[in-house]
Amino acid sequence: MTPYFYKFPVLTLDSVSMEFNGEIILRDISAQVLDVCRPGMEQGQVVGFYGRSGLGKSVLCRIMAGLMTPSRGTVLVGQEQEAVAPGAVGFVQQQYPLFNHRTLHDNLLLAAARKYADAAEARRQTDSYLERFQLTAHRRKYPAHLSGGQRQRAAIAQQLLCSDHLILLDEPFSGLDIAMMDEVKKIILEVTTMDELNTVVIVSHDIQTTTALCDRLWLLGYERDASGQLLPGATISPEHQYNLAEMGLAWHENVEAEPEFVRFVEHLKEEIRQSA
Ligand SMILES: Nc1ncnc2c1ncn2[C@@H]1O[C@H](COP(=O)(O)OP(=O)(O)OP(=O)(O)O)[C@@H](O)[C@H]1O
Repeated sequence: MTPYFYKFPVLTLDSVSMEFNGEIILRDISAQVLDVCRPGMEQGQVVGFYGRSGLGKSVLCRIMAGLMTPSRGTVLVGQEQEAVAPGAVGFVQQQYPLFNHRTLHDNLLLAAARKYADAAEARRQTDSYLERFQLTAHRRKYPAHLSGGQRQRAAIAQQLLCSDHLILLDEPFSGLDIAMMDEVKKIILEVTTMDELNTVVIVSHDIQTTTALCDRLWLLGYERDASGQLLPGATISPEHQYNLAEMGLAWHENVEAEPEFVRFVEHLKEEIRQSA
């Protein structure tokens, strides 16, 4: 196992709760993502939040992206640990927000121009990301003419071009076939190798794929009170925070086929069944 140590927090959820009209959706969620340092390697990390369908994952994503204010609690981002503001986190939503009347190239250039004041640099970065994500051949196409995988790659490139290091993916694997899934996994891993500070946060209900890619994993679920009654609002119990890097299960070639990984995913599924 590659040795590693943690340096500073890059994302902190501090007692985040969310209610809509008195209905508690999220309850007292705390989690902290630390920048991980592997000596001799320029590598960021992937962390995951798992939650069953309808449990509040998209709401949590919008809160982490600064697009929704929680009823209680705070989200802090970056090395400075500032309160999150819209645009501080690259957010790839389930409905990728590409502009349909602009070509793929122009969509990416628009994103780059938000981060790079120098127009020539914005163009250079756009071309570099098109190349890196194997989209150069499709640069003149409009979003409607791209395949699902190409749109996914474009949406990730777009968010990387305009944001700093932290990128949040809401259900990145839903509706993808096996080949496309492999492609998206490859891109996620590639993003983490671009810069040591790059952190990809996956929020998903695909437990197997999320676990295979992550260094850290948090399970969202419901807790019971002393009498066995389910408490309202999804939360993260202390026993549902996993350091996969420490367990030797951080992503490596064929991790999904290893008996320890298979046993661990079975354990997670059992935990999930019990917290619903
Ligand atoms: N603006 C809102 N007003 C009221 N209720 C809302 C609002 N947004 C979300 N909800 C409710 O919060 C709950 C969680 O919704 P959310 O979309 O976050 O679930 P999810 O876990 O992302 O589901 P899925 O995996 O099926 O996409 C749902 O019951 C939803 O109706």
